[in-house]
Amino acid sequence: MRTSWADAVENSPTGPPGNAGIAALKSAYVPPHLRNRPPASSVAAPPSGNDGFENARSTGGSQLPASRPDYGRRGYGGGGRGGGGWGGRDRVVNPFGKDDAAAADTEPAFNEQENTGINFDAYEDIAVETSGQNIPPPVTTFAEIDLGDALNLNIKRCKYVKPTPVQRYTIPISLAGRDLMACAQTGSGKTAAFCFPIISGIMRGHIANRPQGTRTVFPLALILSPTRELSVQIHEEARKFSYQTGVRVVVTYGGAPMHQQLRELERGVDILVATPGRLVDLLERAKVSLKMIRYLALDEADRMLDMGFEPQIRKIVEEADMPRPGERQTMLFSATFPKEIQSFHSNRSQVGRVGSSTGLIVQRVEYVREADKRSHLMDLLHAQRDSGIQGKFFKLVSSIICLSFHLKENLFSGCFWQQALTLVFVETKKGADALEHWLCLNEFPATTIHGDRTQQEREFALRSFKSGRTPILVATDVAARGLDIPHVSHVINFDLPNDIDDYVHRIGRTGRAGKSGLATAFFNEKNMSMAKGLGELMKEANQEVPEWLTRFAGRPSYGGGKGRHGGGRFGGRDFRRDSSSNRSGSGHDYYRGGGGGGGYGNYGGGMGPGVSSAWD
Ligand SMILES: Nc1ncnc2c1ncn2[C@@H]1O[C@H](COP(=O)(O)OP(=O)(O)OP(=O)(O)O)[C@@H](O)[C@H]1O
Repeated sequence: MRTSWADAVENSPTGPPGNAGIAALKSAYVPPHLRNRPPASSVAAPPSGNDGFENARSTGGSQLPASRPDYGRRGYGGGGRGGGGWGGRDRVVNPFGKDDAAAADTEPAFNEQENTGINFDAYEDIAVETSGQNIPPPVTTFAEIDLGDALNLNIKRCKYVKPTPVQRYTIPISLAGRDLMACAQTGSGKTAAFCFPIISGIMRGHIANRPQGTRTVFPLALILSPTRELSVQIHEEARKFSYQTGVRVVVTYGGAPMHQQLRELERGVDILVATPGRLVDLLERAKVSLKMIRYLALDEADRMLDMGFEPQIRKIVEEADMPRPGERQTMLFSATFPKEIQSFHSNRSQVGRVGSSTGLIVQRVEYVREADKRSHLMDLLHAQRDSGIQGKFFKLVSSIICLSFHLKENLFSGCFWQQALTLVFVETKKGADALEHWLCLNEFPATTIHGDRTQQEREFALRSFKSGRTPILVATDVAARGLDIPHVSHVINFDLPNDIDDYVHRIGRTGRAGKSGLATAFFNEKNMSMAKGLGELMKEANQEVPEWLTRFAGRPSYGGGKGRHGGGRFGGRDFRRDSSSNRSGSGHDYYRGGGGGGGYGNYGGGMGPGVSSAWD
């Protein structure tokens, strides 16, 4: 339903709001308590498959150019694999802009390409540790890895010049068929790190024919993620990486109509991206079988393995028909791994360690009483506006590219500047609605994302935020993990979380892919349990720790740090190595890779409950 302020903006012919636009639209604002009424006009539900997303984009007001179908040329039409989306019966939509795809065909080798903006220097000094037996060595370029021509071409189309550290280390490990637990900082390219080996493996693998003549589908790879939006994002990324490889990716998640997702599945699926709840539903209806799974990837693995998701993950991994560990490859990825998970996997896994790039995120913590939070936020936003961090627009591309786009596509004039975005985290869904309302009343265009909004509303809000039409997003933890939203320049923890790991993920929505960002936290007595963890984290990241925070942290009753994992750390300090002297370098991130094993029995043991109510 398009009922929020953001929705009104999106429907406005005036485009991105300046203050005048805001005034004109103010009357259209519908306060949260009046939402959930039947919509004036129905909006097409978001479809789940490859083509469907293109349609959704063109009807849903996305800023992306509506690319036209480009029927797969390579990798299709051969048939032969049976049962899972092979055989040329699928129409493949080009997930890249037409120009990108065409350009890539004539582009030079990786090392001759221009760097497209990621600050790789930020990663150069990172110390890396790995452990385990016979770990395949890391690579320094994509050209060194034999991922296959079609995938290599897509990597170029994505303008990835060289692998990020997590990719350098984990891709060779995964390609060697090893199980892996990888911990790397937010925004460092983990999605590609697990997608590339899966796509490459399916492209090249000798996979037994899948059962025919049944309406059950048999994916070869399963990627699980904790939120719908993250699943959608992974699907979009995986679609780009698998374009014209013959590998078909489908997403399924709750809150969207089942029948559309089923239709997509029935058209064939090699890689299934899913949220656990919807997948369990599909398994129970026998629409999906996991019998042929060769790759299992858990994004935000620590979240997926905590108490909140444990019953569903157990059903999927242990109780369904998925091959046992050793017969499938398991990959766990996150920016944080609490020590319970580290110790559970300690026998089988290797750990790599990569230094933190949180230096890219300037962290500030300010003492703000509950009653003063709104006015303090207002001060920050006004200061931002005055200093031009928000309110001005950031240029997206070089003027030369701008010019060529202008020549080709007048439609895009005005889209070359992207407003800097601010993400404000609050504790509760009600709090999110209230703050959004208040911000809008104060002429700061805002929208919300939280678990009480319909899926359509959530997706709409996210699009509106991403496009810069609504440059402030008030969110609960549902937006804390994984979302890769370009141009988020400021993350404000209006309410701090109760868990330092959640803080790490939240601030990781800025400062991504080598870019810099700012994170501000409002701290008061309510957050005492975070004092120690926050201080330590900031110190680790070479941030200035206020004296008063150190004093709070020093108080014995508050110093423990309340966390659902009992002390999980950013970058996953290698818990197993705490007692050894084998740590080198000053990095803060770790990888874990390992051969064989990877079983899930008892994985949840020892973790506290503490699942935020804000989650799905
Ligand atoms: N090799 C690369 N070169 C350039 N950009 C890259 C490369 N790999 C990934 N990226 C870009 O970096 C950004 C962050 O990647 P991604 O979302 O996978 O991070 P992440 O590590 O999964 O973050 P999080 O921990 O928040 O989930 C994306 O925009 C992605 O396209």
